[in-house]
This record gives sequence, structure tokens and C-alpha cells, in this order.
Amino acid sequence: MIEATGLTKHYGRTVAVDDLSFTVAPGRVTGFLGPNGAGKSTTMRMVLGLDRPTRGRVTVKGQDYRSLRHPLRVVGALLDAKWVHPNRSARAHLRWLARSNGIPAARVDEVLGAVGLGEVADRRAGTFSLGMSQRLGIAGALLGDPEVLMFDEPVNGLDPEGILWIRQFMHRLAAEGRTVFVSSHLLSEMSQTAQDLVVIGRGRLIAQTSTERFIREAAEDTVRVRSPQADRLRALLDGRARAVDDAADGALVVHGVEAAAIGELAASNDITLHELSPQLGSLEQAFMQLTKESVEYHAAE
Ligand SMILES: Nc1ncnc2c1ncn2[C@@H]1O[C@H](COP(=O)(O)OP(=O)(O)OP(=O)(O)O)[C@@H](O)[C@H]1O
Repeated sequence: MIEATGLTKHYGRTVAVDDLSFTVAPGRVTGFLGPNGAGKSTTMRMVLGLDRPTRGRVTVKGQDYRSLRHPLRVVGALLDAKWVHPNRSARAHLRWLARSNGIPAARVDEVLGAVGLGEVADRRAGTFSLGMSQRLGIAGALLGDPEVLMFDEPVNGLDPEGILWIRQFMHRLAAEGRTVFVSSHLLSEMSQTAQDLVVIGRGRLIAQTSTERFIREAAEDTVRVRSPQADRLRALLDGRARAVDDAADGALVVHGVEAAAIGELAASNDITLHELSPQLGSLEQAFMQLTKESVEYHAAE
């Protein structure tokens, strides 16, 4: 469990995090979303005691990070996959981390196996691809078998296979009862990875809810229609639909009329339909809708 209460961070006159309160529950993957500069990394650094809050506090399992005797055993984090010394092997790097936290060396091979790096354990970390570096970072986070895990943009720059691996790995960690808190810009990826969301903009909380509810409440459902008589259909829909947009492939995207009603309207006017498909709102739409103000504010600065 991670708990932030009134968490605030000022850098000079910049308010990076502003009176932020949220909780991250165990047994679930919680996504941490926000536009660029929203304060996600700053918040994560405060959870790890790398930055001091100007006001408020954040605790991990009820304790300040700085008061933990063996922090790696309570919370594991991947903030920057490239901070490993390039001349050290993966195994040497993890042994060094383990030693500094009183973790038995035998655990190193366990975590290397868990992330699929067993066979390259003795290769210099500097030769690793980004995907391998991310896996090594995750191995480091797992060393102390912590209950709480935090990942800052773990899938940035990864290929689809790497992204899928990370998604499945996070689900597994949550299924083991751990608290998994993960920030990302990749919204469609996040909608498949996270069960819960903490959404921030300009350092403030915008929403804390389940991913499913966030999309349902903030994004609008639409209907895609393709017809060889699209112009006639559009004329009939004008006045009934809230809006009718054009998709790039020539389909109409209808807002505010159910698919069944569009089908009946077409049938009673002898209009042929080649496609009639309800589109569920996406996390992208919901996110854009809810963070619009904070992005506009930034653009105007
Ligand atoms: N060490 C620092 N000194 C001064 N300002 C900082 C510092 N770290 C962050 N900021 C500012 O605080 C705000 C929040 O930054 P932060 O990196 O936490 O956002 P973010 O949501 O992680 O952004 P991104 O998604 O772009 O990584 C930004 O305006 C940033 O410029």
C-alpha cells in the first residue's frame, strides 16, 4: 500500500506536486497517468525518499521510506533502467545491490531467472538492449522480494514483445498480492495493463478510479458507419446526432445515436450499410478530455 496525503513539492516557484492525496492498493496494477510535466516522476521520487516533500507526506506500508531499515525489502523501484555501470555484468550489479541491502547473494540468480536474464548474467550491462536493461532494472527491484513495486515509464522505447512481457510480468506481480504502481505515457498500453488509475495534471489529482470506470465516465461511445450512400445518410443524421465526423477511411463517426437507431434509419430509407460498428470510448479519449485544461495551461505558459 502506498498512501499520499496532501503531498506537495515546490522547486523554487514551480509547483511540481500540489496537495496530492491518493492510495495505491495491493493485489492490483495501478497506472499513474498525467501529461508531460504533471509531476509523476517527482511523486515517485518522494515515495522513495529521493526528494523531500515541501508539505504533506507519503508512506509505504504506513512508514516513511527514509525510516525503513531495509528499504529494498519493502519497496522495489525502477526509475531509470540505464543507471547501471556499463562495465559491470548483470550479476555483479545485482550482487552489489544485494550486499548493500543485506540480501543473500543466492537471491541474485533467482531474480535473474525470473526476468529471463539467466543466460546473459555475466555479460556487461553496457552491451544490453533497452529491453534487457529494463529487465535488469526489474530484477533489481525484485531483489528484496518487496511487497510494493514502482516502475517509471517501464515500456518506453520497447518493442511489442518487450511491452507484452512487461505487462504480463506486472499482472503476475499483482496476482501475488503485491502493490504495483506504474507510470506511462502509452495510454492504450495502460488501459490493458492497469486495473486502477491515479490521474494527475499540473501536480493535482484529476481522478483516482478503476480504469474501466474512468473510460466509461470520461470517454464518449460512438458508432462507425460505412455506406455507399454516405451523403444521404449524413443528411438524415444531421439534426439527430450530436455530431457526425469523417474517419480517414471515409466512414462516418456518429456521436449521440445508438447503432440500432442508425440501422433502422438506414433500412427505412433504403440505404445500404457496409459497416455499422459501435466504438467503445478509449482511455486516450478519456485522458484527453480530463487533462485538457492542464495541457492548455501548460501550452499557454
Ligand atoms: N529537480 C527539479 N528542479 C526544478 N524543477 C523540477 C525538478 N524536477 C521536476 N521539476 C519540474 O516539476 C514539474 C513536474 O516534473 P516531473 O518530472 O515530476 O513530471 P512528469 O509528470 O514525470 O513528466 P514527464 O512525463 O515529462 O516525465 C515540471 O514542471 C518540471 O519541470
